[in-house]
Amino acid sequence: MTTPALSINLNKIALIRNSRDTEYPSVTDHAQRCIDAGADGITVHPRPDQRHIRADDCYALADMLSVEFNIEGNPFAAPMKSDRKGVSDYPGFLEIVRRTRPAQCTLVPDSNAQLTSDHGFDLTQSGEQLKPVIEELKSLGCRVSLFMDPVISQIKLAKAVGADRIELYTGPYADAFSQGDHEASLQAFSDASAFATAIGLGVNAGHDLNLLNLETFRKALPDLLEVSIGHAFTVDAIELGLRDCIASYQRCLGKH
Ligand SMILES: CC(=O)[C@@H](O)[C@H](O)COP(=O)(O)O
Ligand SMILES: NCC(=O)COP(=O)(O)O
Repeated sequence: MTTPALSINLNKIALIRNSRDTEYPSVTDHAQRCIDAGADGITVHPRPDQRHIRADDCYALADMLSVEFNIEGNPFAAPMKSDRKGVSDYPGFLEIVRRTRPAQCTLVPDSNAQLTSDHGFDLTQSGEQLKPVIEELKSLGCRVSLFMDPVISQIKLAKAVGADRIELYTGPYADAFSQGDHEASLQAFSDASAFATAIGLGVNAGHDLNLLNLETFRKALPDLLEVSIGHAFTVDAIELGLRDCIASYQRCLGKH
């Protein structure tokens, strides 16, 4: 059984920062605090409207990070003008990646209007379009992960289009868990993870994972390599303090 890496998603720190025209709280300072407290990686998901993480945050993080940097987003999202004073335009996901060269790029099929991520790729539709993108990202030195639902036929296609890893979209598991009825959902994720691993894809997971549902998930997916967590983590850190919060999440992941 692997001990999955814990990558902390900083979207919600940027969201608080953006509620003022100041640089407080600083996303880079918070990243450093997370690293000092034991995070294994940092994740951001810049969206074209720059509602939370901005392109400039990605550049600043790339310059200072000493742990794995994971940038998530839709590679086909077009550049978007910023209507906020002092904030640079969104240059497009691939432009951000070309400039920052993160260790990992997680491609997500979100439209601009989405409130949050809510589904994985349908690679019967977008597989061919993704192939050259994946090739370019690999040539830049990035590991490429595709945001996927736990569907075996789709995971087969993720391998065929050249992905290194998949990130399983865990929203449905988190919903089922909160309703006390997660066995069937968990089995689907466990089967999907075993299949992906067997065909040579690494397995990451994320979305609405939290201190209640994480340990059960990790134990059912013995090959899980990484989780990225932001929304619940940010709230838990208010209650527990950052250090204890990281330690609590690491305990759920089997790290003592
Ligand atoms: C791909 C994914 O599941 C996460 O990046 C999550 O969607 C966080 O994004 P928001 O913080 O914009 O909800
Ligand atoms: N990839 C998932 C992620 O980065 C964080 O998702 P959430 O914990 O904010 O739901």
